[in-house]
Amino acid sequence: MLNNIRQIFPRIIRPTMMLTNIRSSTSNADKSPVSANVPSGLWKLGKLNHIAVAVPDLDQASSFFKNILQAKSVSGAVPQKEDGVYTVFVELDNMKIELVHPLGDDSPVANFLKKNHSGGIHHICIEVDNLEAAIKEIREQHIRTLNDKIEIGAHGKPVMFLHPKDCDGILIELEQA
Ligand SMILES: C[C@@H](C(=O)O)C(=O)SCCNC(=O)CCNC(=O)[C@H](O)C(C)(C)COP(=O)(O)OP(=O)(O)OC[C@H]1O[C@@H](n2cnc3c(N)ncnc32)[C@H](O)[C@@H]1OP(=O)(O)O
Repeated sequence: MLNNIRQIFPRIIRPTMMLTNIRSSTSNADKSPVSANVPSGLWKLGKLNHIAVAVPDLDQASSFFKNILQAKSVSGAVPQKEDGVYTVFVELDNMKIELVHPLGDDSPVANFLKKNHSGGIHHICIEVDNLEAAIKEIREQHIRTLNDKIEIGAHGKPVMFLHPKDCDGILIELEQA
């Protein structure tokens, strides 16, 4: 008789314990730093605008996207003096790939290529609907921005870079949509 009760008991209590676990994990999730840091509604993250790839040879990289991957549109190289880079835009249906190559010795991309000789993904650019509000709130979360003031990026729009060491190893450019 007692053995029968022991065998039945776990089947009775397990669903209750599971419910308790779900409830407690839900309430823990509500208090997690992730949900606590959800933006308060003054700004919203938008589309991925471009992925920038640092390349040691712009002609070779342009030719790869044009002739091998057959991208519909590959621009010519444009010097972006203030950013210290040449850019080539590869247009895809939903976004751009931006090939970047150092312009000048103190280019931030030159430093990157010294460490990554074959090149590699340099940054991603995401649009926001209110860049000023985004930066204010992001700084309050102790994420470092890489300029004191908002600057104008390669598309003629206001941009701000966030430090890769504060963003899971990704250099993030936020661009006003
Ligand atoms: C046209 C325009 C546009 O799209 O609008 C552009 O493309 S402008 C594209 C060029 N402009 C920019 O990149 C502007 C923002 N970038 C910067 O301010 C700089 O490049 C930093 C990201 C702060 C890196 O500075 P710097 O090269 O002097 O320092 P560093 O080499 O000691 O790097 C410090 C640490 O960050 C890491 N690190 C450096 N660059 C990185 C990157 N692109 N992605 C991920 N991590 C990166 C390094 O490996 C190192 O980690 P360890 O300490 O673990 O080794």
